[in-house]
Amino acid sequence: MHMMVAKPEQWVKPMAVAGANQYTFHLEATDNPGALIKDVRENGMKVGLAIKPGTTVEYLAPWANQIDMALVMTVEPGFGGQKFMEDMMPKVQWLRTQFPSLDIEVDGGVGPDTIHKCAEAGANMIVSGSAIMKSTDPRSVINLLRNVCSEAAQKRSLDR
Ligand SMILES: O=C(CO)[C@H](O)[C@H](O)COP(=O)(O)O
Repeated sequence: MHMMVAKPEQWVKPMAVAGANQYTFHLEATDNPGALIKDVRENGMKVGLAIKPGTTVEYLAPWANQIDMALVMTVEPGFGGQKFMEDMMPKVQWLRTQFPSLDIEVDGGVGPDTIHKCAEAGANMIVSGSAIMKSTDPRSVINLLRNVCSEAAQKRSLDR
C-alpha cells in the first residue's frame, strides 16, 4: 500500500488487519521515521519509504538499510496523467549505487516513453497508470515495462 497521507502512523494497524503486506509512507509526513519503520515491521508488513520530488535523497539515505523499498516520486503526488520528471533519475541512480539490493520504485508518468530511463537508472518496481489504462493494448504495455526492467537488472548483475 502506498499511503499518500498525513499522519501515516494512524493507519498501520488498520492496514495490517486488512491484509496489507507492505506499508509505504512518505518521509515528509512523519517526525519519527524510525519509530514508524519499527511499528510497520512489528505489524508484520514490509516497509516502503517514499520521497516527493522536492526531497533530496540524502534525507532517505539514513533509513535505507532498514527498509525494503524506496519510492522515488517522479511527479508531485496527487493525481495521474502528469509529466514524468526525468530530473529525479539521479536519485534513483544514487540509491542503486549505494544500495544494490534495495527495491527501488518510481511512480508518476512512467510508460513506454520513459521506462528506459527509469530502468537504466536502477528502478525495479514501476507504478504506471495512464500509460496502461489509456492504451488500446494494456497487456503489451505491461509486458514492455516488465521486460525493460528485467533486462536492465540482468545487465546490472552481469556488470557487477
Ligand atoms: O498517484 C499518482 C500520483 O499521485 C501516480 O503518479 C499515478 O497513480 C500514476 O499514474 P500515471 O502513470 O498516470 O502518472
